[in-house]
Amino acid sequence: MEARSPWSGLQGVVEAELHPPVGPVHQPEWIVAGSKSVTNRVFLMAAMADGSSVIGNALRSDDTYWCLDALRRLGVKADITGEDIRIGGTGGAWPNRKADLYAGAAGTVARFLPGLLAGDEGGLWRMEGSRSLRERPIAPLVTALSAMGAEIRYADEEGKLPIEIAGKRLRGGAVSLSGSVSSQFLSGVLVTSPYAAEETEIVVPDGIVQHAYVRITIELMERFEVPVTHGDRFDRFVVRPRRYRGQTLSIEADASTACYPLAFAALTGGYIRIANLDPRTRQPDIGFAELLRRMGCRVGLDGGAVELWGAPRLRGGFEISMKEMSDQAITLAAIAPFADAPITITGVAHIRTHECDRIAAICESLGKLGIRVDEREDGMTIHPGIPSAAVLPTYDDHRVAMSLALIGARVPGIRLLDPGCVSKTCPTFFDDMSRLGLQVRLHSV
Ligand SMILES: O=C(O)C1=C[C@@H](OP(=O)(O)O)[C@@H](O)[C@H](O)C1
Ligand SMILES: C=C(OP(=O)(O)O)C(=O)O
Repeated sequence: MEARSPWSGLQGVVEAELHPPVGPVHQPEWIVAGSKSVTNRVFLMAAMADGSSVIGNALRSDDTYWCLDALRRLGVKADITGEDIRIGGTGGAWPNRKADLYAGAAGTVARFLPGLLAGDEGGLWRMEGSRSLRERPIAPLVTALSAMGAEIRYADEEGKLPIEIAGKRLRGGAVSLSGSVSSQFLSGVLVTSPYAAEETEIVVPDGIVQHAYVRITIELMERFEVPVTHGDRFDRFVVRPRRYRGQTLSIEADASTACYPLAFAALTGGYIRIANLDPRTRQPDIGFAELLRRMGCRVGLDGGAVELWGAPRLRGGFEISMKEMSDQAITLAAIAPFADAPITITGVAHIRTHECDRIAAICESLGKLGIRVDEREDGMTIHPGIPSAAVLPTYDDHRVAMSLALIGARVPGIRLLDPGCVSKTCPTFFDDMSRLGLQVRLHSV
């Protein structure tokens, strides 16, 4: 609740009651909003840049609201005119030298912004987050930034937000950083590195949970005219001193959000075309379309769009590591009961430190629906079954809510508590799903 913003919807709604569509879904054209991950990276690089940026198709959700809010508190000019957002670059010197910042529940703000503050000599900032964000780890980032010369103090609990940052020109130099808990720590060090006094060499000794997000960081840095050198194995990165330059660009569609309508069509045996999602996107969750193909759906990935024809019965009987597209691990878990054989998900221990402990949350929820699930440290096995109606908490986690809503495509009477948490990345989720045919009844206090 603390992380809801003026861009969230469903104020006062305590429950969403869901019933299956009357017939199969036939949605010839579906447009998905801009990517959260790209929007927040672009906002931050634009704010650091020399010169202004004009950004089209930016996502408007809680995560991106709190990113812009933090930038405005830092004195950045961000004007919204129609579809575009114009951000005045600061050249890396924040106009407000002292400020209290709030990241909402956004990992992309909490992990990317601290480095950009830490390097600005003489500033004094405090960053706080929502209750769920305060539970999430931040120590690997703080340790790496400290190795570059940053002065960051935990204001409350060691390793967690809130933090206090005393700006000091960062040295750069050699930094070693773990990528096994979150790729965002590495992205957070990369984005700040060009503003260090010397070259920064970042070594990741233990692998990165979701490589693709680091690639997105690097490609956007390059779009803002800062080159990054790295090896094929993504274990060493070198960034030379340089400054971002303002750009005019349009944010690509959010592949993670697109997975819910795709899964919905898969479950209802319908057809959907996500008209603005380019299958060549770097976002890892595009891989979910391939996964649905493996489960028996027909998938088209041509012509700059993603098409899907649902299967009469989804195929299970496989084990899959969801490490590289772990935001969709619980989407897969939610549709897995409708497959013809068990599905085993591995490689996602790190999602226990996302917006909630997602493995525990989905296992508990499926259990309440009467589905047999074997929980393991790094994943779970979901057995086929017919879920029964139930009242389900959503753990203040947008993806738990959106994944569980999919079960409503097949089971009458699923009741989701606090459905408004979807606004972290997709405030229009329930309107969108009802346009697909899901029957949604919203209940207020
Ligand atoms: O960098 C990013 O934009 C993201 C990285 C991933 O986080 P982790 O690397 O922490 O798993 C992903 O789950 C999150 O939704 C967005
Ligand atoms: C893990 C997620 O978000 P965040 O950017 O807060 O890490 C997510 O969107 O699933």
